[in-house]
Amino acid sequence: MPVVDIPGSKSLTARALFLAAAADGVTTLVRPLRSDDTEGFAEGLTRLGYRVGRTPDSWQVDGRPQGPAVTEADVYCRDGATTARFLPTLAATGHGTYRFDASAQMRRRPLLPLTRALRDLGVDVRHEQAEGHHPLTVRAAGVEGGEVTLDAGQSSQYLTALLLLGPLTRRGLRIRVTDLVSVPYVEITIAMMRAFGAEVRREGTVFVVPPGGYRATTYAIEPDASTASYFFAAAALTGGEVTVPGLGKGALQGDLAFVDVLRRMGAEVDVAADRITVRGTGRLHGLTVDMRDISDTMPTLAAIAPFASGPVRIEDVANTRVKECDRLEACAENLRRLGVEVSTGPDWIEIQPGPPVATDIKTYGDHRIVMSFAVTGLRAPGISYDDSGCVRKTFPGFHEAFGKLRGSLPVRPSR
Ligand SMILES: O=C(O)C1=C[C@@H](OP(=O)(O)O)[C@@H](O)[C@H](O)C1
Ligand SMILES: C=C(OP(=O)(O)O)C(=O)O
Repeated sequence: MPVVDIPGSKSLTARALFLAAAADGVTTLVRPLRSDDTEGFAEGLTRLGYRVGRTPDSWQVDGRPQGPAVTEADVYCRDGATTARFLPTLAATGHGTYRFDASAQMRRRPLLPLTRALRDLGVDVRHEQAEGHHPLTVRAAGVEGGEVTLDAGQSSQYLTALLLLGPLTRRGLRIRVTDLVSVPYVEITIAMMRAFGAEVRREGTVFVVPPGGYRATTYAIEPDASTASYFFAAAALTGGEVTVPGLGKGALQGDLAFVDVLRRMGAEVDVAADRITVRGTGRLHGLTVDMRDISDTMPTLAAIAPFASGPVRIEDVANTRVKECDRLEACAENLRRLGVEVSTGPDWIEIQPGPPVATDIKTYGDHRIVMSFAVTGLRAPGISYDDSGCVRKTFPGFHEAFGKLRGSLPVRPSR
């Protein structure tokens, strides 16, 4: 009965770092995620003059409600979209000239709706090359606040960035949202802002954030629910059982709803107060599922789909095309390389049942492509990757942890 310790949530760690940096005192983050994304976020804060003290199990951040401690900085955001979208927004609260760049992968990912909203609020944001992409420079002089309209139909991270900014403005923010994906991530943002002493109100499509700043606190980071999806899927696929402690009924992360998908497919799922257990039953039904709220787990489902007894159709996931890669096409391409029949549309993918035959997976440097097809590999031994190291983005120890689990799972197939 394997118990798997999952590292901290990337999304919670990134938000906690922002909130701690903006708070009025010293914040302790307990069990933060240590991975390329979150180390990059912490390094970005350091570049902006914040003090971040790191020990293996906790990070301490000296908050500066007045913004960055330096008047000039050059920040490299690596592959992290939270870093690349939240840090320029934090920098706008200071006084100085701050330049942000990112990896080639992150440079391709959009942020124009956020740029436009910041400009509407009077922030001077200039893109050096393609409009709405990194590299960019923020010439900051604090943010007055007011009302702004935002299209967050491509990424909820634009809205999260503005919500986090709200309490740091002089007059507060009213954010009118015309479209929104990944809603549970906005709920995480609001819950965490409250934990740091701020208020957020929702009036229909308008999010109202009064001024008032953040209070420092001690904040414990939940294990990462998206990371847990590979281990839960492994149990469902093999007829094994996996328990993940630290994630249960009160957890903040929407991606935990992935276990409901596994339940619909035939797995047994037990959600307790502080742990979740998934048990494979030997059954794995096909289904049609809307994953708009939990699209980081789309590749996990796509990777086990060929083993289902009927087609698996995943809908409303257009924005997975602007993640680390075009995930709809990357999943389809790799499933085809595995000999599986797949079709895709603008915002959907449909996978037919059929036994995958091991191949070399084309990862596009996307951690989730590697971790997802590692689950397929439990029933199609011999899968390899053109870049297995890209798991460092969110889980540097993935291969070791998954290898350990593999050894303790039965080989009984589900179908
Ligand atoms: O706010 C966050 O922490 C995240 C929001 C989601 O992005 P989108 O809102 O772009 O879908 C998710 O895919 C990403 O991994 C993390
Ligand atoms: C999309 C992801 O990351 P981000 O947008 O935070 O770079 C992810 O982790 O799957």
